Amino acid sequence: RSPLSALCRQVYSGILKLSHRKVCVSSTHAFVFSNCTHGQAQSVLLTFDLYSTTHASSNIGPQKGAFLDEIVAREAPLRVLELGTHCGYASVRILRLLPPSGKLLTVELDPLTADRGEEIILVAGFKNQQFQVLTCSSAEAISSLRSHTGNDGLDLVLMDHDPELYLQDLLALQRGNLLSSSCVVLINRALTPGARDLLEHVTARPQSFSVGRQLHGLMEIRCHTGMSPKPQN
Ligand SMILES: C[S@@+](CC[C@H](N)C(=O)[O-])C[C@H]1O[C@@H](n2cnc3c(N)ncnc32)[C@H](O)[C@@H]1O
Repeated sequence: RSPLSALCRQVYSGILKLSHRKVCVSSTHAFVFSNCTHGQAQSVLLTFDLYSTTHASSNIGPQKGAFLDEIVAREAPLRVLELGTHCGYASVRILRLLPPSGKLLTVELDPLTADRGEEIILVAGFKNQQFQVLTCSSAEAISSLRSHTGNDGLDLVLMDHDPELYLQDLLALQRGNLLSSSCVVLINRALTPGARDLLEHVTARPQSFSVGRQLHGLMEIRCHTGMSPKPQN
């Protein structure tokens, strides 16, 4: 493809994005639902990515998605919490890389969005034993989390809801003793002013947290304050 045609495509896609500025859950859902191959997680993700070339989108997208994939593959987490399901893009990315006994709990405040997100996760081929969508605020979900996880701590948390709530939700997870030893917390939009409290909190406590890599505002933080490891048989 010539540089001129690549430039034209970029300008065209920019104009389309501007004309569809508002993120629309229903239209994202309808596009993915009718254009992907049902039962194939990879096709669902590619269809989301295709949609976001011409429309505004709230999901983490393919670049940060690949960073998330790397962390999920490396950690092989058994219990994952996502705060902010939206249409299910990151949920599908996570679920396709979980170990067979892994489970994702994903939390969405808005009931319509939660329904749409859940439908997309099912369309991608995942079963209700592998995930649960909790339709409530992050604070409510954290306060009832023990009833979903039992004694298992969370191995990975993706915070992608409201940066202003990241610190209070992290503290609530710690108070509830809900994090496994060496849990990884990924925060999206880490460089926005809303996330500043959380960053100040973790960087001031190097004995409790290690700040890892960051890509386009998706930042990895390892918490050393979780439950002690289970005894090995
Ligand atoms: C940026 S989108 C999440 C994108 C999703 N993680 C992905 O990459 O596919 C943020 C979502 O968080 C939800 N949200 C905002 N505040 C919330 C809260 N306090 N508790 C739970 N969900 C919340 C919004 O309704 C929205 O759907």
